Amino acid sequence: MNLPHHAARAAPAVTQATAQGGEPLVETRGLSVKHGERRALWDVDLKIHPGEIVTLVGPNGSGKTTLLRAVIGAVCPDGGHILRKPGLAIGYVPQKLAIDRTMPVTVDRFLALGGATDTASRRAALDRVGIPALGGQQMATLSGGQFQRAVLARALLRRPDLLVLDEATQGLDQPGVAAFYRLIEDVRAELGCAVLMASHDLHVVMSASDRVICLNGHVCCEGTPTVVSARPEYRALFGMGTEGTLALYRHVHDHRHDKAAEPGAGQPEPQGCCGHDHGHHHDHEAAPGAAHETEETGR
Ligand SMILES: Nc1ncnc2c1ncn2[C@@H]1O[C@H](COP(=O)(O)OP(=O)(O)OP(=O)(O)O)[C@@H](O)[C@H]1O
Repeated sequence: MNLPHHAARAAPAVTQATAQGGEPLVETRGLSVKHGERRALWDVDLKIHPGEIVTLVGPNGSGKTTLLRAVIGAVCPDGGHILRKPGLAIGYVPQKLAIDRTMPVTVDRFLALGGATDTASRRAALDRVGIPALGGQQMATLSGGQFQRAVLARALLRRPDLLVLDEATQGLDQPGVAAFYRLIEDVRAELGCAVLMASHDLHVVMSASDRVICLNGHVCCEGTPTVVSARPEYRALFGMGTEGTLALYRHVHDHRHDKAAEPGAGQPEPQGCCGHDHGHHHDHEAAPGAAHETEETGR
């Protein structure tokens, strides 16, 4: 791939040990974010080290997008700190990218509009993400998977130290999801960038991440996929299906927490809960297409 500055970087053999070493690229300390009166995040401590793949998992409304947008600087903290390594380059693949379908924009033009003036680099980026022949095609005519690859190519052209992806595989079928995550792993291995992503694709996430952070307004638990998937907080959020299979469950509360001792007391709470021994019944509803995925935590 002919992405000049990255090409010069040695592809690191990222292991848990190396990934945890050195100065973090980004660190949040006691981060809290409010949307209006509603507290979306509180007390979030997070460190992203060079070369590691970190995945945020959590129910709908648990603050994943808010945290990612705070990390890239698109959302202002209401409390706490965000520290970024000086000169940090971030590539961002948003959850939804609205493109006016009536506006004719080729893939190549889309990349150029993102600031990539060099034709050879744009070609190399499309090559890297597996759509080398689509430069002249209209963005509006791309499939979901091709579209996300084009958006990824644009993010890579920023030569990121940190690639931030927000549910980038939404709308893709299972083979498309798996292929996209394989691509992310290849990109990380080749370019040496760290990856911070939010995802609902637990099956793939658990096999493709160095570290998983289980979020529900605050950090419920974190660690390697193997460690996190065994934690009661994680299981309270995502549940265990029959025969040891992992299912993505949506928590529906039929009770109120004792919020007196919690941050954000008196405010509407995110769906789901963790880190508390509730001793009550939850109504679980399997998310569409995600039920009974085989647990696969080994790397
Ligand atoms: N711009 C906004 N204005 C008001 N409230 C918002 C805004 N953005 C998010 N929220 C609220 O903040 C909370 C966290 O939202 P966020 O999108 O970060 O969660 P999420 O975990 O990414 O959800 P999902 O998995 O559904 O994408 C939700 O309750 C949401 O309704």
